[in-house]
Amino acid sequence: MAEVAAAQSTEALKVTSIKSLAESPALNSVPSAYGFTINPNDEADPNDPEFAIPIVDMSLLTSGSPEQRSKIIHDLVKICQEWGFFIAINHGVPESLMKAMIETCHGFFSLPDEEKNEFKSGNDVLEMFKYGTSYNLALDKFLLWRDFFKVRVHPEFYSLYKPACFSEVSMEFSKRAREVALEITRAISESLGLEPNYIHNAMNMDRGIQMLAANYYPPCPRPEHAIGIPHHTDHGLVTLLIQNEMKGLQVEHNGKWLTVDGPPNGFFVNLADQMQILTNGKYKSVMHRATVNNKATRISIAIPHGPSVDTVVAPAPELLEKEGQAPKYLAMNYKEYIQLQQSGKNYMKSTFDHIRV
Ligand SMILES: O=C(O)CCC(=O)C(=O)O
Ligand SMILES: [Fe+2]
Repeated sequence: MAEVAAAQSTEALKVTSIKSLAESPALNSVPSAYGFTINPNDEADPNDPEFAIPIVDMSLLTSGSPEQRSKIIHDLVKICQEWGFFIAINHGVPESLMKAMIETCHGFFSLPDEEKNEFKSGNDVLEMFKYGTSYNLALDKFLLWRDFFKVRVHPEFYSLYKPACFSEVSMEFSKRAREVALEITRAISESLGLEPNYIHNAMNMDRGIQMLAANYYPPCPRPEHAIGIPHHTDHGLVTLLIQNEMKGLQVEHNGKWLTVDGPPNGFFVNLADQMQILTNGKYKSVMHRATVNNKATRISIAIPHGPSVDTVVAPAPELLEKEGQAPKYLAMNYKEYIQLQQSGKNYMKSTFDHIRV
């Protein structure tokens, strides 16, 4: 019933973009198709030390003393086991480049709907680029308060052709963000007692998939009755994320939702499903979601990094041997895993359930 109601009101709304809906003068409530209720009792107290978000100083990994590097690698074990999330600071990507990337994405979302629609494409996640609203209008049971676009920037670099500066800014930003992500995968390999290039080689990251995925969340009149992106885990290895001055990302920690806040210009870093599989569940793919607010537009840019499409991912034999464990997950080709996750059946559910031994 709820589904039918949602479908009808979606039809009545003729959603082209959440941006134009949010800007329509008549909007004073949230259309029922967007119905989602946030439970304030599930939210974490950010002042409770239990919810102090781990910070990783990347400069100590790249140019610290050997002792400083090993201390960070040691800290990473606990961070990846207990949180699957941290904020990377002093990562070397210039603040001006991060700001320019956000501005350029803002420029794209500010184009008229007809121009943005030129970038609509099929539903294959490995499409060169894709623009849309919600998640997948054909499958959604309720709608999401966001517009988005995704561009594949590695192994081959693709770009939007509007706005004019997009290609130049996104190429430089993607390259610099990739360096940070690869440094993180080296440190994570070492934290597992493996050689630094272990993950890079085992996951064929030379041809690894990297996306640039921007989200646009306009102000919402009743933010507790809508959601930007509901709870999910990312399918790759590790995702970096930046945002404009508005908060909204929440990560699940100890059964509560914690709104991420931290030093400006840090990268928010979350571990994703292939990392959990590779480490046989030792490291955690963190559940997260994006909430909306009633004050100002939030823009976030996620940069997910994964294996190459044809990599078969399974728990690392070296780790199983070291820890004396049996594999907890079945081996699966990365592309098939993505297709399974995006098929709609698994939306907001854990794709792990399908591959747990
Ligand atoms: O906007 C955010 O903070 C979250 C975005 C996200 O989780 C995603 O794009 O997968
Ligand atoms: Fe995500």
